[in-house]
Amino acid sequence: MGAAPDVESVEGGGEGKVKETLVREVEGEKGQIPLYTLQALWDGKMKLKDFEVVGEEKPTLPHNVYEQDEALPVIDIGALVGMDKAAREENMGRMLEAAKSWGFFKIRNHGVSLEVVKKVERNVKKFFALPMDKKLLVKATNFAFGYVGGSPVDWRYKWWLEGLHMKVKEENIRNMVNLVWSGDKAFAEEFISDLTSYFVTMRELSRLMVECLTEGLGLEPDTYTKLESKNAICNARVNHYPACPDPSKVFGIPAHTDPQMLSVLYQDEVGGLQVLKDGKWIGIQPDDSTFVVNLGDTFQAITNGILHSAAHRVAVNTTRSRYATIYFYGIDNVQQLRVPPELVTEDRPLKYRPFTVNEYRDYIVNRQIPTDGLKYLEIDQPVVTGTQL
Ligand SMILES: O=C(O)CCC(=O)C(=O)O
Ligand SMILES: [Fe+2]
Repeated sequence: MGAAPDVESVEGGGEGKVKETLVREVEGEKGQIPLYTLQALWDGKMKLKDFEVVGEEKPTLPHNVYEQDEALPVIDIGALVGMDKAAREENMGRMLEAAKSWGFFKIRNHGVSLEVVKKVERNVKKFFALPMDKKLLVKATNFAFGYVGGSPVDWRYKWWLEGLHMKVKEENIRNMVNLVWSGDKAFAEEFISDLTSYFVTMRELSRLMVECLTEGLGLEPDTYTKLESKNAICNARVNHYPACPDPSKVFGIPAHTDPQMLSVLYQDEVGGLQVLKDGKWIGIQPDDSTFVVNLGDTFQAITNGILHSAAHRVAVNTTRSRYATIYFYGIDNVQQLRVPPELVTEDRPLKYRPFTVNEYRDYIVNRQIPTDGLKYLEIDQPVVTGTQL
């Protein structure tokens, strides 16, 4: 979901200061240690039963049942920057259609080699395989940047995952990795450099897709990307979903929408990611040659609901751990964002009020990442022009 509050706990100030801050945060300044679900399970403080989802919201689709009647559109991203005008138009058109109807699509021909993707994944696996005391060196307080061993235990839904939330800034990644691998500087350096360059590429791909989608809506391509700034919450998350004894009652991550503009995801071959399309859950087939892309709530809101931020979730399984690496592309989080007047018409009155990403993110984290977070931004009486904004 990538909705971590913006804390500076793992940034800047040199290793000594960072360590001191982190240790203080892990121990809790007021003696409060945030407890996360999987960590609590491993500590014997929670049981499998506590994770069970009952009633209508139970998992309905096994992790390895994929797109059957309808396949997720696959976009040739290379064509968007290629010289072949017809291919560009065709792929732009299909991407826009997918962004409106599914809120999800896959991209191929993206220029990132499988070798690079798999190397990042291997290193991520090494992180999750570390003893808990090492991972806790970068533990996130309040669902903030750092290691999270699940969802906070007092949330209604108990997530069966552990994750590492990262702010995509080299010094942030550097501080975290150096703390965890203080005894292996060579590995730490390699990990930092692989991860940093991977995320730089993800950011470029994201920007390209956002600009093409914006152009497809008839706006200047940089209408939204020019709102990238140092306050942008471009961040990333790597998730590990351990095998689970009862996947029929437990979710890796329950249904939610992502708050940012756009997410780019690589999932390993295990399967489990499912998207809600026209009221039906559809499993997304893992596929090494593509990334999965989905639009977030910010993009839906600032396109007046033309583009769609789809609910998605992850199913777990009894035998295999699953890993996913996700980059969240965001724009400025302190500026007021508004729907451009060109997207407001008589047929499509203004639906969302001006908002800041920070305000929205705080709201949804406080609501435990719901699927209907965007209702918070809806205006009571849709209006026909954007002039009152
Ligand atoms: O692990 C996945 O495939 C999806 C995770 C996800 O939706 C998220 O972290 O926001
Ligand atoms: Fe998500």
